[in-house]
Amino acid sequence: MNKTVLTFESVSSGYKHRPVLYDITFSVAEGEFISLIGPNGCGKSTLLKTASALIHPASGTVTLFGQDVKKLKPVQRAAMIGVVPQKIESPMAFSVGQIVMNGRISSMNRWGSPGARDYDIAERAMIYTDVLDLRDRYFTELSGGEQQRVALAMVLAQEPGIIMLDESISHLDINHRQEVLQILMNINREKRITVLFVSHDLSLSAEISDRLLLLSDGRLVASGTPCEVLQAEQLSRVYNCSLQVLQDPYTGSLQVSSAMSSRRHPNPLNRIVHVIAGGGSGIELYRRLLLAGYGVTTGVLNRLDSDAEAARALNLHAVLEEPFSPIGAEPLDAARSLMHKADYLVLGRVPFGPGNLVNLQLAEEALAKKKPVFIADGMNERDYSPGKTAVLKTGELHARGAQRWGTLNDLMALLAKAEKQFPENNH
Ligand SMILES: Nc1ncnc2c1ncn2[C@@H]1O[C@H](COP(=O)(O)OP(=O)(O)OP(=O)(O)O)[C@@H](O)[C@H]1O
Repeated sequence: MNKTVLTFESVSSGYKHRPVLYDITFSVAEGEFISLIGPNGCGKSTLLKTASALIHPASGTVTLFGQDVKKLKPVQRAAMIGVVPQKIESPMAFSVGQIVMNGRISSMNRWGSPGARDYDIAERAMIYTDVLDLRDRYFTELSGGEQQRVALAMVLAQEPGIIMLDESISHLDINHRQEVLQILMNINREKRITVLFVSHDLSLSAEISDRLLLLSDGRLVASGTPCEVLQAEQLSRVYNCSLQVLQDPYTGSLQVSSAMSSRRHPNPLNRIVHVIAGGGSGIELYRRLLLAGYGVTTGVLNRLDSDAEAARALNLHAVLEEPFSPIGAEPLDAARSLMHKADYLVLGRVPFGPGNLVNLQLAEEALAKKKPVFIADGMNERDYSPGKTAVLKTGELHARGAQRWGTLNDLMALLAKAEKQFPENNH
């Protein structure tokens, strides 16, 4: 049985003259990844502040590792909780290494000077978050994404028992957000550090969390596994709009979308393009094809890939594979059936490695079915597979009739030409 890390017992909390949370009770076990979800203003950040003892409950008790947070000294709290700040305010003079070493302050000797162990822990935190190369750079000169990784390194150096992160005010773009989330997931899975995460993205929180806590108007209205909490009726009531929850039949993952976005694109050309993408290569490509009037399907994509996010935003029919896993037989089969229904297959500027090489089978099979196949140029620069297998494979595909494309304009022209040449080409 896992230890209990955090407990709220009938907690009501808020600000001067403004009660926000009412009678909240839950507990979090060691190693769990918990996401707090709920509409704007429902009290998610207030709950995080109460959990990290930035504000004290008006009634009820918050317990951290078995101790009432009110009774903990700041230095004890700092050793238990790592709160990832959205922005570190740093004067010009601080280097990344110095900022990360800040995470060690509560553990340093009483003279406040770092010892060999502190240096060692700070260095390991920087390696883990991939900021070691930046250690001598001034923090203020870094990009937003790099600064977020440094903030994580600082918190990791603290060696906390629980990490709390509020993404509500995060200004990171999709790629950087995912980078930070991946590090957070690794920390949780590999180091078994408990995570309490405030999220606005319901599908993503379902993806990465063991349990969800759903708040509405300051009350905890549901808590449980993503499947238990993400019920369309309940969500529609809480968010006060019509929402639907779809479950991917192959991977079991949940996707929440609004009734508005659930309308598929009109596909006025009555032609479907199946796109093999990944690594952000689909973001512009999908939109361009939709704008030109094609229906678009895509896959297999890694679930945490920015293209998966783009496909979700555009409500494309996409086949997704679990994060960090090579593409398996089931998702490949699902993508194959999408390819069979499509009229054309387009391979975007996707980098290939051992994990996604099997996607090239779809192009091979599309050609065998006499479907026009279009492959983005420059495979040599983006082929990271052993023995340059993707280059060899696409060479074979070109020899069998696959066409090359350079710019998106080229691709659109080639598709228009194919339409004229193969007017009968339909399923
Ligand atoms: N420092 C504060 N003083 C007074 N009221 C506050 C303070 N911070 C937040 N509030 C109020 O408390 C309520 C809950 O805010 P909170 O930030 O916890 O919600 P949230 O669910 O995190 O919202 P969002 O999703 O928009 O970030 C809101 O009505 C907000 O205006």
